[in-house]
Order: sequence, then structure tokens, then C-alpha cells
Amino acid sequence: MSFILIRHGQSVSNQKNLFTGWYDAPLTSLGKEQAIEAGKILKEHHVHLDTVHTSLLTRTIQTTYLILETIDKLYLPVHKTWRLNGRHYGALEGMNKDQARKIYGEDQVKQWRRSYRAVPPLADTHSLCQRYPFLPPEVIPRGESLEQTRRRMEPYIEEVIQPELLQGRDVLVVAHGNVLRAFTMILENLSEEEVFKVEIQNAQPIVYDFHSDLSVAKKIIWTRSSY
Ligand SMILES: O=C(O)[C@@H](CO)OP(=O)(O)O
Repeated sequence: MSFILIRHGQSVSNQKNLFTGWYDAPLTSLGKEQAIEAGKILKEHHVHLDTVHTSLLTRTIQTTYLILETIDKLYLPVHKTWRLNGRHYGALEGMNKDQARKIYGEDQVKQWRRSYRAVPPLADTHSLCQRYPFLPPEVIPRGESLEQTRRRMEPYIEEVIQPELLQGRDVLVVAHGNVLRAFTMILENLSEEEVFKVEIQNAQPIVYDFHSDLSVAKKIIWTRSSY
């Protein structure tokens, strides 16, 4: 089985350098091109896929379908879940990252963005209750650390993705930078210090091969220059 992780293409918020999280920014035209390019890379590697998992946010869903269209596999099942939504950035969502550095200082912003445990200032998420009516209001995050993001991802990984991999299925996950940092931490058994340095680029396929016990046998990031 193989397991492929892809972050969405550039979103309108990425382009404007804004904290995004659960804010629903669509792809830019560059983001759409990046998603198609990711699909071309998968196609050139003759990738086989059985299932796809993504979040409930527009940027990942658009990326998913652009990839599937490019590889002529729009028929594949796509499972969408809030548990793969981006890390909720709390009251920082919508704020420019340079502006945040000016207000809170470089170090604080770096901690919020890259440490495992720092929780951003909390937001009022009342408006999200209409968007996620199936979630009890107390479950909707008001701001998450990477650790809290990992914890709410874990049930989905354990109950849905892991069983598919154990059955030998080839699985694609299209998600968000911090969600994929958490995946990297889990798969590669990284420490808090190691995950601090992990950066995930837009629309670059990260491919894992596993041993039968799901320990990682090989990881490769496919870019245009890697083949
Ligand atoms: O704003 C966000 O949601 C994420 C990714 O765009 O930002 P960061 O790079 O700080 O993880």
C-alpha cells in the first residue's frame, strides 16, 4: 500500500499572507495550477489510488478534484471530514502574519505557528455553528495548538485511514499545512523539537511506503526535479 499526503494549492489567504485555519479561503489561479501540476506528477508516477480523504474546506476540496480530474479518476470515493480541517488559528484568523509579528513580536508568532503546544488567542466561533450544524458547539475549536489538532485528527486516522492502509489500499489525503505536520509527526515519530522545523509546501506530493505493521519503509517528496 502507499500513502500520499498533499497540501492544498495556494489559497487567497496564503497569497495575502493571512492566518487561515478554519476560514474558508478558495484557491487562487496559481493554487489551481499547482493542484493540476500535483496531478500531473501523480500521473507520471502511474500512481494507483483507492480512496481519498480531505477536509470540509474549499481549498482542499478544489485541490482534490483538480488532482482527480488530472489523473482521470474523478470516480474515486472522496471522504470529507472536519477532523482534517486546518489547525484553528483562533482570533488570529484573518490577520496578516507580518502585522501579527509587529503586534505580538517575532518569537510569540513563531511559537503560535510552529510549536507543538502553544495555543493561539481564542476566537468567538459562534458563526461556525451554522456551517457545522452536525458538531456540538463545544466541539468546535476556538483556537488550537498543534497538539490539540493532532488529538482531534487521531480518531479519524485510527478508525478510518489506518484500517484502509492495513487492508492494502492506496490512500491519498489532501489537507492543510499543520494537519500534515501532525501526520508527519505521527508517521515519523518526531519529537516536539523536530516537528517545530517541519514545513509543508503547497501541492507537493509526499509519498510514504510502509512495512506490513505500518512503520515507514520509505518517504519521498515528488517535485518536478525528483524524477
Ligand atoms: O494560516 C494557516 O492556516 C497556516 C497555513 O496557511 O499558516 P501557518 O503557515 O502559520 O501554519
